[in-house]
Amino acid sequence: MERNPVGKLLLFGATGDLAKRMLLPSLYGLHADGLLPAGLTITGSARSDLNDDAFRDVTRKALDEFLPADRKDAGAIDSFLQRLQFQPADLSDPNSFQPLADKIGDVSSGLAIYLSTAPSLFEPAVRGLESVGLAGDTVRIGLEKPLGYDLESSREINDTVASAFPEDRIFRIDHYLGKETVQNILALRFGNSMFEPIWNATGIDNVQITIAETVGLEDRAGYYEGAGALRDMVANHVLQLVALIAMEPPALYDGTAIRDEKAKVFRSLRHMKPEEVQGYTVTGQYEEGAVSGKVVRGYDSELGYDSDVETFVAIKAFVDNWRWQGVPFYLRTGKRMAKRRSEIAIQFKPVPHSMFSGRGGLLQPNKLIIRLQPEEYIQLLVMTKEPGLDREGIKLREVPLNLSLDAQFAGSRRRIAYERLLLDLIEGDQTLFVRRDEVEAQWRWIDAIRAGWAAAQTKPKHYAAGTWGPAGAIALTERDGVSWHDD
Ligand SMILES: NC(=O)C1=CN([C@@H]2O[C@H](COP(=O)(O)OP(=O)(O)OC[C@H]3O[C@@H](n4cnc5c(N)ncnc54)[C@H](OP(=O)(O)O)[C@@H]3O)[C@@H](O)[C@H]2O)C=CC1
Ligand SMILES: O=C1O[C@H](COP(=O)(O)O)[C@@H](O)[C@H](O)[C@H]1O
Repeated sequence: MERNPVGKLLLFGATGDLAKRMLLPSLYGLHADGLLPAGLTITGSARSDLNDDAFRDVTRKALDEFLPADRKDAGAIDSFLQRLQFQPADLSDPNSFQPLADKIGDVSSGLAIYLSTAPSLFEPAVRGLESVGLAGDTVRIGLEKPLGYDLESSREINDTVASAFPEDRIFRIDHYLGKETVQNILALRFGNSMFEPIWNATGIDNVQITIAETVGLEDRAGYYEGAGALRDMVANHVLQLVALIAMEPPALYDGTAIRDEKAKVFRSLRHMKPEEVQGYTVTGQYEEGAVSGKVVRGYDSELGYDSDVETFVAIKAFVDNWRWQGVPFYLRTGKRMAKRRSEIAIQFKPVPHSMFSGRGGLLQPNKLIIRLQPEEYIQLLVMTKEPGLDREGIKLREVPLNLSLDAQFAGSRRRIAYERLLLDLIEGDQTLFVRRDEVEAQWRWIDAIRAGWAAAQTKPKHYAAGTWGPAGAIALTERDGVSWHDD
């Protein structure tokens, strides 16, 4: 695809947690590797009354705190800071925008805007930008999640942004799409011929997707209480993984072809009727327990009041199309779980007849494990014969065929997902950004689940921090004769 880099970047929320931990270190990483356009200037903005030098100090501290030691290069940091300037602006105050436009100056070389702020500020931001000429043909806009909290609110956000920016200049961020191993799903599926013939309901028994975190609330109570695990993680990251696993082969590696296929998957997700939701979903909330040997408080205790917000959710989902008819997609995500792990486990159908029955122990169905983090690997679990003379019968054992991406690509640096996404925003490549129809189809499916919970007045079951969630999550798969891939 033709790349069309902008000459200026405007970062709203530049003093926030995400900017300090991810966005500024990512921009620095691109700068240090010579990947940013030579003259690109970066204007930070927030309400804080900082001048350029004070913002450079804030950034220097953030880089010091959040960059790995081997990435800190004093010369590169100094030259990166020279790209930065700052303009205070309250997005809810229409008078803030003219000084901002004055500070940024001419945008004919192109401007990329990144809104790393609460979505309630998207509307005044768009209106204000438009009023001072910062929404014209040379300007593109990146939006951080959450893109609403249900279909209606996401439509409102999308309508507002669409009133000033056409879809081909809107970049909706889902940082999972910036992860190397997530992009590797496309390479694995469509760069190899061996999987496609069995990548369907004939060859696959079930798909399991787990995003387990060991962290808890992390000072984000205000946001998380209005979200919960379903909206925080499933509505975006988990469903994007479902789409990459379930999608039909796109004709081209480009934004339109890939997003067309993902959108078809979202539209094919089977909507749950309110009375079905109890049987297909399990919710949980962590209470006191031990994570990695350390005792941690429960969610209510962290909050300081009793809450019914779920910090864990497990779902049995179906993609209703020819390829996936009858194949359950078991999805789960939670905070304060036993281990940090993002993983996709694809369990193939068992052999139709075992010639080893009664002699070699149980045959395990083959599994393909795609570990996204913290390690990065792809494993195919296959049955093999144990060495020996087999005088008491042949013995089989499940062993992994192992592709360690960490080891194979040991020489190449693992980038923060935001490095890739920021570079694509700056260069105008939408492939790894989420299109409006995807977001709205995702919310439609999520809303049906929430309607079922509301109708049944569902309350999350407690689980001890440091476990794999409430017992019901295990029952969700076990009653189909399936076990979560948990080792
Ligand atoms: N932190 C994370 O790990 C993740 C965050 N996100 C999302 O990214 C966005 C930013 O998150 P995060 O950095 O954590 O939030 P923070 O609360 O840490 O930062 C918010 C930023 O917005 C600025 N801000 C707040 N109100 C206004 C206003 N009225 N006008 C202009 N600027 C304003 C704040 O600066 P000031 O107070 O000086 O105005 C600050 O720079 C949120 O939508 C969040 O949901 C998404 C994924 C992960
Ligand atoms: O978007 C979010 O993602 C993080 C998890 O991201 P990861 O890259 O560390 O897997 C999650 O902690 C947060 O609650 C959510 O808003």
